[in-house]
Amino acid sequence: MNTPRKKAKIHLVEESSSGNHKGVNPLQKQREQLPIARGKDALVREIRDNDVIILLGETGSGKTTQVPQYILESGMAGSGMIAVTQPRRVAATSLAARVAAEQNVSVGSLVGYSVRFDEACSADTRIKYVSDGMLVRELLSDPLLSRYSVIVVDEAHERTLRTDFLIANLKTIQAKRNTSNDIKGKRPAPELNPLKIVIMSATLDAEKFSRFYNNARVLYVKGRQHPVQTFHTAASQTDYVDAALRTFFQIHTDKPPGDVLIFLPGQEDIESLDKSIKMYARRLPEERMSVLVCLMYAALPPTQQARIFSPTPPGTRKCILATNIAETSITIPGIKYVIDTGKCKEKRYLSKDTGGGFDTLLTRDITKSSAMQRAGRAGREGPGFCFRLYTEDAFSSMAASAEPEIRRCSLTQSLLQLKCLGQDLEAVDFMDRPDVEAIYSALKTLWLLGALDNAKSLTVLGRQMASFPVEPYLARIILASGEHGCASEVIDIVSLISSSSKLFVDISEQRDAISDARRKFRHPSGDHMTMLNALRSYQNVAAAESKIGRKEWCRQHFINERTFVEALKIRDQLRLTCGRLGVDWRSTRADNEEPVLRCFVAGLVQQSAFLQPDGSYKQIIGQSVVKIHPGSTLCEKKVPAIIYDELVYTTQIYARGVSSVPKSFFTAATPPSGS
Ligand SMILES: Nc1ncnc2c1ncn2[C@@H]1O[C@H](COP(=O)(O)OP(=O)(O)OP(=O)(O)O)[C@@H](O)[C@H]1O
Repeated sequence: MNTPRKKAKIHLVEESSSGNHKGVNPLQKQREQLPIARGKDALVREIRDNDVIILLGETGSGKTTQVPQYILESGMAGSGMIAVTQPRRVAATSLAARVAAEQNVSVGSLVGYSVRFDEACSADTRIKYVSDGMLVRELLSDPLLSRYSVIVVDEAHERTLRTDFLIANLKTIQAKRNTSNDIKGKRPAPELNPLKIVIMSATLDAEKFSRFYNNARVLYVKGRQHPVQTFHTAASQTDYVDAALRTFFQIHTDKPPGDVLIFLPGQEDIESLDKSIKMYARRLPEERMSVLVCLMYAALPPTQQARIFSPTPPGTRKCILATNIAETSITIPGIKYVIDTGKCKEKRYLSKDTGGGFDTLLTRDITKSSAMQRAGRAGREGPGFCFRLYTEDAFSSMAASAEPEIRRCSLTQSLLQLKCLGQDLEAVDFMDRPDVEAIYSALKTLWLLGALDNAKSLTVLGRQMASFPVEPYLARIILASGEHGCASEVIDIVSLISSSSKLFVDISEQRDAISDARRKFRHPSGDHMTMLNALRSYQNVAAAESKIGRKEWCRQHFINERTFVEALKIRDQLRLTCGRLGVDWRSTRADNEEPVLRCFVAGLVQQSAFLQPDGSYKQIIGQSVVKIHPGSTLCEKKVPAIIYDELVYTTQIYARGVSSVPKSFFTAATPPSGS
């Protein structure tokens, strides 16, 4: 694999000959064989001597697992913690497990992790793998991140909104912490100990990052442990799912044992390929290895995702079907072959000019950087192979890297967080500046939610909204429930909406059967109260019956049990935040949906539409004409006004998670200015 060597200042780290095997942990030997281990001493010296280091190293060279351990072992972190940020939670949790094993400790002691709704840390934790979003949340309570001596921003090339947010804030924090230290000229107070920043990736525009951090030092770690042989198709493939199917069975029949990882753009393609592989695998002769298919996409709950890491049973070839969630950072044991369809889904804010005003997920070609990361998932335990289902020419004409999220996603949550830090989006020194229209749209949303007043200043309500680990509009709904005395019901529904998978299974060919099965908890007002009724019924079944009974009940009602399980965990977190803010989460209006729907209107004021004379629904704020999704309980109904959780764009714009509300509710939902 060729890692781009740009004109940036590249200093090869020197080889060291250390060969001490520590203890009896067999992983120590593996650590010492990684390419990065050869430059360990030089690397440690560079990090010690510089405030900021940009570190480029090929996939699998050992950056993510080793650099934090080198820093810890060198003692340069002092008594502070080392944070290692990851754009994805699965990477943070699996890396913590690996590094804890390398250190011979259990996860949550010396090595821990922190991701949304899940944490394994203690007073002993010194290396913390953390999702970028969680570190942003920590900023709100500790604006100088004083608990950390070193912050390693990993996979910085992904340029997620949160990573960019951190990169900008770290620059200011470092200036404050390190300068005030110089001025004092004495040992800094613990909360002002100097901060070191390490930015890492295999595929990074090092020059750009270096410039942003005042010409920071760039280091390059040479080599990867095992080679990956890459193949391209001779001609372009129109049906990438079919091409992936054929390639998988070619590997399965012709190639030696080894698991296969297939990259696809999204859940639908994954489910379709899952069915096809299973169908063809059943027809294979008995003497051939059996096939075990595992799925991996963001909407799967974390426990399901973790299954990809379990050992493959003997005589079996594991085939993992994944979105780009498995593209960076992670090592999946056993993977020898990667099949790359060359496609991904990209979140993009559809501007109001194009009839949007919301985020959409569109399928598109990947970038060179993604292609290299995908290939890098093979060859981690031995030589690997990558089969690209696109031509070499197609690879050459791919963009080098994706457009940063800050240029293409909604900025509402980030703007609220910045306001809490006393900063303005317009004034922050970002690597790439956000669009003026996106800033305006975020300001407007926050004003409508009552988080900002007419002078664009943060309100008390806005600060409270930022305390919740959910999107601002959901936080607004919860806070409204305090006033309406129905927090118990509202928190239950918000927890279900915040789960990573949808509660109601929607199979278009079985919609009549589904509708019959759910009749008993369908609520006339729509999907929000129907979800609540389903949760109540489930809890009754759970209280009365065994686990098998619960599972069967969910199957009969076309319900994802894992959504309930995850929602109940989320509920605990939301109740905790309510408790801290003095919102009585026990308050209940069990027999009356009106207050509950009023709360939803307070948060969904921009996600609402009125019925038009021609039978369509037009957004109250915004220009789009929306249709109620066929999976909604209100699909067949015409009601004067609707609120909805989200818009999905397929052949047309559909509203999902819909409830009917009286029009009069909207006049009462205007934002409180200056509160
Ligand atoms: N969970 C694991 N199981 C087995 N081996 C592992 C595991 N995690 C890491 N390794 C080994 O450590 C090597 C280095 O992994 P590491 O994640 O540190 O590399 P990296 O340079 O950060 O790669 P990337 O840029 O792809 O994130 C892997 O190639 C693999 O050999």
